[in-house]
Amino acid sequence: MSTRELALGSGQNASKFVFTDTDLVVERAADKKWPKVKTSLRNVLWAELKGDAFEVSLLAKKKPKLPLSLLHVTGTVGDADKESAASFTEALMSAAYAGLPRQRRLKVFVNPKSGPGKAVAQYRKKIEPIFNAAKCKVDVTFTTHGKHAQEIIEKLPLDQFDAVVVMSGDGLVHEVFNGYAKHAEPAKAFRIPITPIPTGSGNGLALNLLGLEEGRDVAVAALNAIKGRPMPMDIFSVTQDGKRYMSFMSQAMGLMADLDLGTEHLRFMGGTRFVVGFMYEIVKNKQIPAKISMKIAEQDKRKMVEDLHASRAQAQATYTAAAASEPGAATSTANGETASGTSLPELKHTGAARGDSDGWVTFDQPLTYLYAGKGPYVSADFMQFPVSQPNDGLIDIVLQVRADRGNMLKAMDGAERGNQFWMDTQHYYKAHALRVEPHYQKGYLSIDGESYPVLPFEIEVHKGLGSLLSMYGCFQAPFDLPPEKPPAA
Ligand SMILES: Nc1ncnc2c1ncn2[C@@H]1O[C@H](COP(=O)(O)OP(=O)(O)OP(=O)(O)O)[C@@H](O)[C@H]1O
Repeated sequence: MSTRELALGSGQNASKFVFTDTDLVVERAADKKWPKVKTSLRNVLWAELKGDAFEVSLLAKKKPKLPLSLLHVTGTVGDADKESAASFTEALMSAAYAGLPRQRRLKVFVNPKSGPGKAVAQYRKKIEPIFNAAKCKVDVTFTTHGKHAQEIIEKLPLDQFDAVVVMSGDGLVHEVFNGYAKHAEPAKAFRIPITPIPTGSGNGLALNLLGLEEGRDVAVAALNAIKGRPMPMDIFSVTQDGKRYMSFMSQAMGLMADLDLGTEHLRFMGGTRFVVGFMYEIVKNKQIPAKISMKIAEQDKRKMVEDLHASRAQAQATYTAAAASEPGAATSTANGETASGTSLPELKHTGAARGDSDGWVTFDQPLTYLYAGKGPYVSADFMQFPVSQPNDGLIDIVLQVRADRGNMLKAMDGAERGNQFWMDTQHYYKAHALRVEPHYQKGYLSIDGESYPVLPFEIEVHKGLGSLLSMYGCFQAPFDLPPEKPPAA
């Protein structure tokens, strides 16, 4: 491991900066409150020499459980130290941005109405200073109405931005992907990575990208906008009533849709509303009659877990290699689908291509719920798709048939770790495409948390069509084979 050190000043004016391959340590005699700061190199936003001052902007945690805070530390550079300080600055910046471009150009959307309504204040107080410290070029829009972000994205000058930052819940991300689909150059638009800063109530995407521990820390999400690498992600085409939409996360009917969209009035509770809603729906124990057809790729649960581990190992290796390569080098060798210059990828299994009957299986038992999607966490309390992979070209489908109330409640114990996956009453498939014919009208169909009419719809997966920013190359949701005895249901 290599170490570089810069010692400046003396006495009360003394400061010492040391960095290794992984961390930066700053010692400042004069700062009685935080005299020694240790942080990961990833958290270094900028370092520069300004006249006789050496300045570093970084994110660090004063205590392990606290969120990241932004810190600017300065050392005084005497004439004798100028040369060593200049070379230290350059080396620190190269290590902090290994394989990454600097000063990203970000299109930022902030939804003032998302979640508990604190997004604007949080943006001004926490996020803007972090983007400024990293010298990003930011173009911010505070959305004033539904579909505002989509309208802007549809006409976005694509060459002017490196990423789109969405400070809201998952609904606004849905808008941005649908804006890409309507852009005059969808192929180019979909290549611009999206990255969330979580201020909604569910924030599934941020949890999936950053993990349960850091997925609610807006400073970590801002760091991901600065330091994440593009990670291809599958996108779904949803066809309903002759119209085609894009979905990046989930489609839900029955209990799970009712508890997402039927608990809007409990928004003030934050994520807890999903738990309260779940309890309420369990007591009702309603069934939804529907015919589900799937073009299945995998239905062996153990095999899904093994495939997940193999793909994560591969992603980690790719990301480690990317850190040693040129800024902006590709982080995936996956052969994704792309939209051609002016149109979306064609549908191969649904819509007009519906004649394809190869590998389709029909399921028509009454369901407590259907939940299909991508990304393990749908909220912090619930890992619905523990074996989901960002770019396997497949949609994970959960068909929950009636289980007794006791077992459904038991399933919620450990739902944040995905325990319900092993229940026999929870049928779990990976598929290329999905067709749903609901035989009822009253209720909800939730697509990425947004309400759609309860009418027949079809889903088809486009492998790697979209792109997200990630600091890891895979979803952050630990999941393993079951303990000796899986919970019965
Ligand atoms: N200024 C605004 N006023 C009203 N609605 C808005 C405004 N800006 C955006 N919206 C709409 O708010 C909706 C909700 O956004 P989003 O899902 O991102 O947040 P949320 O509902 O608070 O979070 P979650 O989905 O995690 O519960 C989106 O459909 C978006 O179109």
